[in-house]
Amino acid sequence: MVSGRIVRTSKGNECMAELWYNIVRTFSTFEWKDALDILVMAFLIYQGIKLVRETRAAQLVKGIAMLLLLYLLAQALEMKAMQFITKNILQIGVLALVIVFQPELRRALEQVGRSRIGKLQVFSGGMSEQETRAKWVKFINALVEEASSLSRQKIGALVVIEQKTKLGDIIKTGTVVDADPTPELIGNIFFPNSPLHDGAMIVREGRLHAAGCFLPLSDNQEISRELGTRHRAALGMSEMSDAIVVVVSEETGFITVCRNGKLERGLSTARLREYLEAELTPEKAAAEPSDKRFDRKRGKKSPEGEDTNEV
Ligand SMILES: Nc1ncnc2c1ncn2[C@@H]1O[C@H](COP(=O)(O)OP(=O)(O)OP(=O)(O)O)[C@@H](O)[C@H]1O
Repeated sequence: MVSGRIVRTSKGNECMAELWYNIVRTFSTFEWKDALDILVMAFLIYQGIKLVRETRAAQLVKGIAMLLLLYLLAQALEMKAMQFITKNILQIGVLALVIVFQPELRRALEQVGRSRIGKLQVFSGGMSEQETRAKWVKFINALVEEASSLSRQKIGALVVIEQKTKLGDIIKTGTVVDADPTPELIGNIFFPNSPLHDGAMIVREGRLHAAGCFLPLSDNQEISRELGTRHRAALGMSEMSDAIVVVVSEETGFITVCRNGKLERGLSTARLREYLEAELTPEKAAAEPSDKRFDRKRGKKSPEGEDTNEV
């Protein structure tokens, strides 16, 4: 009895010694690269969890975690059939995950592309900053003038302003016009029964690049029921990319702006101008007094005293 206890105690001491030995050995060979490795992994896991939590993938991840638990349990209890089934489901599951969550993965990769790396000149074309700004100023003037006219006449319009996410797939669904922006041309395109009035206009680098394009519809259940497919398409486009989408309602004449899956309704033309200048020519907007600029996040009153409604 006594000798048995002694054997167990000495075994326990051996284990502790081995554990200490391993800890000391690990830390004695620990380099800055290992710290970097841990930091990068922690960041990636954190981003992964954040991404999953904000999407419909959350439920699926819970399902996979349960399967994994079942697999580990089957392994511990040496249940051969259960091990075989759970292992195979998990292997196929990874492939299924990539297919089912292709839009989410694509969006995540696009977000990476929109970061600082994506801003490199190699990827963003060769135009000088001044040229770019001049093009955008011309476009803003044309769009604001025509949006005001379309709004008064209650003629529907849907304008997608391409940003860093390239919209080649969407452009393919319409007709390339690649024209200088003028109020007359914008009005002509959206004039009822004109050949290109149905669908969206795509603006690329300040030019009217394409018209009659088909946009993906949003499946957001929370947006107001009074909004039809034009607004749903605008919202869908802003969920799928970083584009700014401007809508003029045929029914009410209201001007709406969509960005990042958010919709702001009832913009005055002055506010539309401020919005576009702040987004497309930020240097110009920054030079203006701050009280004149439109605080989009808090929906401050415009100089005319109108409110915006965020949906
Ligand atoms: N997926 C889409 N892509 C591009 N344009 C679309 C799409 N769906 C609808 N549209 C445009 O919206 C028009 C129909 O608008 P509808 O009246 O259903 O929407 P709405 O949001 O109520 O807009 P409005 O307030 O202008 O009436 C179509 O004629 C077409 O031009």
